[in-house]
Amino acid sequence: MLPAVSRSLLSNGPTSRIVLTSCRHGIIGVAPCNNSTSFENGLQRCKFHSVGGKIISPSQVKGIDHLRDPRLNKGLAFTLEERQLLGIHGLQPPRFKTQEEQIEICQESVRRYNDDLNKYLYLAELQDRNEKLFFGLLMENVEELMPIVYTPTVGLACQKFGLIYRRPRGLFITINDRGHILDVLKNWPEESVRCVCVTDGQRILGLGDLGAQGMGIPVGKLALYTALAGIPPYQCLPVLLDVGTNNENLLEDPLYVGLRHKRVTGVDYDEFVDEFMEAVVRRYGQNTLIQFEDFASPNAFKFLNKYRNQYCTFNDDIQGTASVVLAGVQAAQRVTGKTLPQNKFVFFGAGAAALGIASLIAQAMVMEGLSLQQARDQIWMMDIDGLVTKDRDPKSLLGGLGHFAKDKPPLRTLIDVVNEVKPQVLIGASTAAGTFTPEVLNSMAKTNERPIIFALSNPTSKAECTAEQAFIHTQGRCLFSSGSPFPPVEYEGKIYKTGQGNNAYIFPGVALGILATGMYHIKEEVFLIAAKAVAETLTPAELESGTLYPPLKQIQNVSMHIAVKLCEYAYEKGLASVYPEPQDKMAWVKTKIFSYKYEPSLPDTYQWPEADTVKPKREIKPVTVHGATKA
Ligand SMILES: O=C([O-])CC(=O)C(=O)O
Ligand SMILES: [Mg+2]
Repeated sequence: MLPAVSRSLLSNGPTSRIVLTSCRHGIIGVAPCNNSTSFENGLQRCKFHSVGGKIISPSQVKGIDHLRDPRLNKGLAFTLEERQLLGIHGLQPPRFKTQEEQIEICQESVRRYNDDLNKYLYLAELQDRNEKLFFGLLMENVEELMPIVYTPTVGLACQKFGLIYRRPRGLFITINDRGHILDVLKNWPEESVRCVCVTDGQRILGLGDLGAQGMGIPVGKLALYTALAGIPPYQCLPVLLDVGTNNENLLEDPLYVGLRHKRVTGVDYDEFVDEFMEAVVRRYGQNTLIQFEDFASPNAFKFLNKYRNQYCTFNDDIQGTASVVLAGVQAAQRVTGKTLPQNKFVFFGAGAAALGIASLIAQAMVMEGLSLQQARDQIWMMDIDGLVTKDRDPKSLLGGLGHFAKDKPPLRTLIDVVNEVKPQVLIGASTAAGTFTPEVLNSMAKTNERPIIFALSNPTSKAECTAEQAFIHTQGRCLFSSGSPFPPVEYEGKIYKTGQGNNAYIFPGVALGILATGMYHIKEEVFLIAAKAVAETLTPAELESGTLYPPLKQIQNVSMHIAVKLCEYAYEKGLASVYPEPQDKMAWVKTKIFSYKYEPSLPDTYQWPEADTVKPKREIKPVTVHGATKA
């Protein structure tokens, strides 16, 4: 029979701890715990008893914590030996379940909810309870669950954030923390953060200013870092910079959880973000990756230009979205047979995403032989005031929009522009739902055998048209893709699958490649390489089914492929800081990957005592605990 071993941890005052180890043969060890780490605030914490990073010694954690801590918890997958040795025997029902069985139960549980927000809450609760099970479930069911933890449901979760907020999953740094942001960062319990995703909540998807409620976005993005690229969760830190909100409804909403004043802007705001960037590298190192997400366009461009050569940073909405659209366009070229410069592009919407896409496409055209001006001439931009033309006030043309301005009379409506330009590619990044009207789609179909349509605005409710509308009004001939997922469309007896032109195809793989090489800065080429990597993973059969992107169940392979391509690039260009150069890049990237599979909770070296070799009960000195004496 197995010895019923239990461990208990007794506190002997605020700064020292005693580990008392006992089994049915008596107490076999008492030791003061000296593994303390000094913290600047004067507190001391034992590093074995806090769970963080790669857990060095889970067997030293107090029994019940193996169930309470989401890093350690395996639920009913703890073996009998583990339950007994860890001191959790009896705390759970006696059945054992494998992780595979648990994943099946979770699938069934999540499917019981009809409401997507309830599914979101179930998954958030699972992540808080059992991290490996959460990621196992997500990684094995990307197609079904990505729309829950990410776009579009995450948008709803942000809107309802004040109602559904349960537990912290990221850092809130407010404008009031100016001067001591580093101290706030030090409160984050992880020492080995490698990636930060930060938002100030001003442009959450296409939903506008959600202030502090935007936290759902970096949380969702970083869940995909792990689920789609295997970046360990403890290396990821979501951050919300709270400088207030201009959303009147939120300012009056009693459930709002952020600072209740208008956004701080100008020098104060800029210095606040500067201090944040500086604090991140001081806390976590110079090549910590900082992903900017869902900032309002002017700030998105400003910070990208300001920080790109100073920090390891990129803007996902500008660069990630650009890369995924370029990938889709390159895939479409395989169908239309046209080279990139043979396409004319009309953009509906001229914010950060649209401008990022236009600039990257222009760059890709230059690589195919056009001059920069010739490339820009192929691209027509529209904003709320109509076609962007040269007679506009240059000060109103932010972020390089002026480069695409045309020497034409102003055209107000999209249908007029489409009729005039006769583009091969129509790209919506406007957050104006339904603006790709039947008339616009018909016009695209009239001048193109295979019109290419991107309805990129998120979430689904903001898409410029649905997949169904796109197929119906182009008689099933379009190559369609959207930022939020749409179900397959049946048109005249044929089923068309539509791809999700979402930056989720790009940012996880880019992040993995950056971590694997230790690049200090992220050049624009990274996004050209990532686009090519995505486009080339699409098989002819997938392309035939109507989609421009590999299926979501392949997305983890896509991320690996991007990371390997970035490794090749970084070493060839001398941008990597991790040496020696790994010869087998794929094998190297794989060493960075988090496994959601449970690991044994006991050290490999544990030896069961033979009955006749069990040590006799030792005499021990009494220990004082909270004034009482215990032996
Ligand atoms: O989050 C997404 O699904 C894509 C994105 O970056 C955005 O819409 O801002
Ligand atoms: Mg975004």
